[in-house]
Amino acid sequence: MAERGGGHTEAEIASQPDRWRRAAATAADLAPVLPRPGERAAVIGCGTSWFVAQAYAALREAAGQGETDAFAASEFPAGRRYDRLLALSRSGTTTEVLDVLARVRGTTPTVAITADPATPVMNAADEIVVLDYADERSVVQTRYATTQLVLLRAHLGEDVSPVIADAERAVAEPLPAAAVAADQFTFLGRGWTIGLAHEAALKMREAAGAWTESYPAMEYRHGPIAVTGPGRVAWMFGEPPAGLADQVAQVGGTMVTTSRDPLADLVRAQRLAVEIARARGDDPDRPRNLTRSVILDVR
Ligand SMILES: O=P(O)(O)OC[C@H]1O[C@](O)(CO)[C@@H](O)[C@@H]1O
Repeated sequence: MAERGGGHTEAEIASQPDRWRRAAATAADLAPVLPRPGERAAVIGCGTSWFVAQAYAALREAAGQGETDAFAASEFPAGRRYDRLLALSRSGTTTEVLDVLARVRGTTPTVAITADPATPVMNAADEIVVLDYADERSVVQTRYATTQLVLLRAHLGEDVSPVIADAERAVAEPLPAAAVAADQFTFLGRGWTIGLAHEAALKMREAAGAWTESYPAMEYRHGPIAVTGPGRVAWMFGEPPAGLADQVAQVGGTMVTTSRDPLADLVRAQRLAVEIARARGDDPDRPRNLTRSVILDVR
């Protein structure tokens, strides 16, 4: 029988609880290099790494650890001053991230988290955290991105053991049948889970070429609900705002929710991306028009 594509992506998704455990065990050692309580911090990244930055920024502020702004690296504002800049880049080669690090060198202390210690980011940031044990063969990021976020959550003082227990279930349980059959997906979040919603939507686009959208949940009623209807899904990371599930039902759509930790729920969305890609005859290990990182010659 021919082997189905997506084997690397699938295995990396399934390995997340194990990598999250490793990350949680090292978080305390990294306290001296990651943003410290009270500092005003900026976090930059591109694509998936930008969405992880958004989630971490919202969590850090909510934890009372200091004002934290997340930027797509290309949009980092020239005039702002921060106590520390955290750069996220699995590959360590993304042009816009390296450009920002070069620009702030000597004026802002920087730290980068990366998967690959043999890349330019190693010399571009003042401090480095290497998560090589979470690196991936897949072009699309799954376990690297989530492991990084578990590390950051643990660094903020959160007990992540329930999150890992939820992920153990999320890698094994059946996917929501309505989502597997759907032809459009709108991912929603609030606070730190907005970054997860954007990441889920990106994953479905990258791996499966699917039509996805993503919004802060309270914005969904301000227009985006217009695309929801029969055969379409609104997927909420975390507790949905009051009345939203009823409104989705009224337009004929299906609302997907869970009481589990929203990061564990992202694991389900990653699995859905693999499932949908295969159903469409695509190989999630070989996504269309996507490379491991974007290295620009012209800018
Ligand atoms: O984290 P890195 O290596 O800087 O790369 C970000 C890249 O990752 C991706 O999510 C694809 O792997 C792209 O969105 C983006 O180009």
